Amino acid sequence: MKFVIIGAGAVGLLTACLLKKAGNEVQLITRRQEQAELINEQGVLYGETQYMIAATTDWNSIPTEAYTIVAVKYDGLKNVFPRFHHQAIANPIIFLQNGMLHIEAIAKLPQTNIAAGSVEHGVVKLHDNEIRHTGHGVYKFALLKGDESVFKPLLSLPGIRTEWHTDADQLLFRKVLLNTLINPLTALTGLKNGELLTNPYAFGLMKNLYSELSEAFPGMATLLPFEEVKALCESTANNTSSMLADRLAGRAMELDTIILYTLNRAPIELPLLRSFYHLLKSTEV
Ligand SMILES: NC(=O)C1=CN([C@@H]2O[C@H](COP(=O)(O)OP(=O)(O)OC[C@H]3O[C@@H](n4cnc5c(N)ncnc54)[C@H](OP(=O)(O)O)[C@@H]3O)[C@@H](O)[C@H]2O)C=CC1
Ligand SMILES: CC(C)(CO)C(=O)C(=O)O
Repeated sequence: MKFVIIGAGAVGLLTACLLKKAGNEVQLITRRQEQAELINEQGVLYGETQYMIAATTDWNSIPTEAYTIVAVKYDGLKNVFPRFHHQAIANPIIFLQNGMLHIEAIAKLPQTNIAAGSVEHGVVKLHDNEIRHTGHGVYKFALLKGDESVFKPLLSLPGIRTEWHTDADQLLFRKVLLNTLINPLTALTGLKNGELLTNPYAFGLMKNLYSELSEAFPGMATLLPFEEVKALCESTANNTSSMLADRLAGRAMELDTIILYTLNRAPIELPLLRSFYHLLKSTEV
C-alpha cells in the first residue's frame, strides 16, 4: 500500500517507520526543506535501524491512491486545511491529532473518505530525523465521513496494532479525556507519564481530576475506567507527553483543543481542570 504522511514530527516519523517496516511505500511531507533534505540523505533513525524514506515539501507529489495521514499538531492544521481544498482531493485522509476542536472543520473538506485516528503510543522526536519510541501501543481508527471499507486495509498492517471503532465521537472523546488527565499534569510538573503514578502528589491530583470529570460526564466509568488511565501511563511510562515536549521546546501547547474542549463540553464547571488550564495558559502569554 502507499502512504503519505504530512508532518515529520514524533508521531509522523514513528508512523512512517512502522509503515515502512511493514513493507509499504511511504513518503513524508515536511514543512521545512532542510528537514526533507536531511531525511533524504540520512534516513530516519528509529532504534538501531535507519529507514530510508522519501521526503519532500511538495504536495503535488502525493500519489492519488495513497492513504494520506495528517500528523501535524492542532496548530499546524490551519496551514494544512486550506491546501486540502485544492490538493489530495481523491485521497483517503486520516487525521491523527489529539483533541477535538478540528473535527467540525474536517466535515467541510472536499475529500470523500476521511477517518480519524487515536494514537496510544509514546514517542519523542530527538532530532529532525530521529525518534525514540517510548511506549508501544495501538492506533485506533473511526470513520468521520465516507466509506469505512476504504480504511479497512489499515487493520491488517503487519507488526502494527490497530483497531476499528464504530463511534468516532466516543473514540476521540475518550482520547481527549486521557490527554486531559495526563498531559496538563505532565506539562505543569515536568514529570514523565509513568511518574504521574509514582509521585504521590501528582497521583493525588490525577485522582481528584478523574473524580471531577466523572461528576461532569456520568458515562466516564464505562468510557474510560481509571484503570485504563493508569495503564496508558504505565505503557508510556518513559514518555515526555506531547504537551510537556511542547512546553520544554517553547512551542504552543495543545491547550484549547484538549483542555478547553473538555471544559466547554462539561455541563458543569470543573474548577480543578480550569486551574490547570489557566496555569498553563499563563505560561504562553
Ligand atoms: N508525541 C506523542 O507521544 C503523541 C502525540 N500525539 C498527538 O499527535 C499529534 C502530533 O504530535 P507530535 O508528533 O508529538 O508533534 P511534533 O511537534 O513532534 O510534530 C508536528 C510536526 O508537524 C510539522 N508541521 C507543522 N505544520 C506543517 C505543515 N504545514 N506541513 C508539514 N508539516 C507540518 C512540524 O514541522 P516543523 O518541525 O517544521 O514545525 C512537526 O514536524 C499531536 O496532536 C499530538 O497531541 C498523540 C499521541 C502520542
Ligand atoms: C498517549 C500520550 C499520553 C503519550 O504521552 C499522548 O497522547 C501525548 O503525549 O499526547
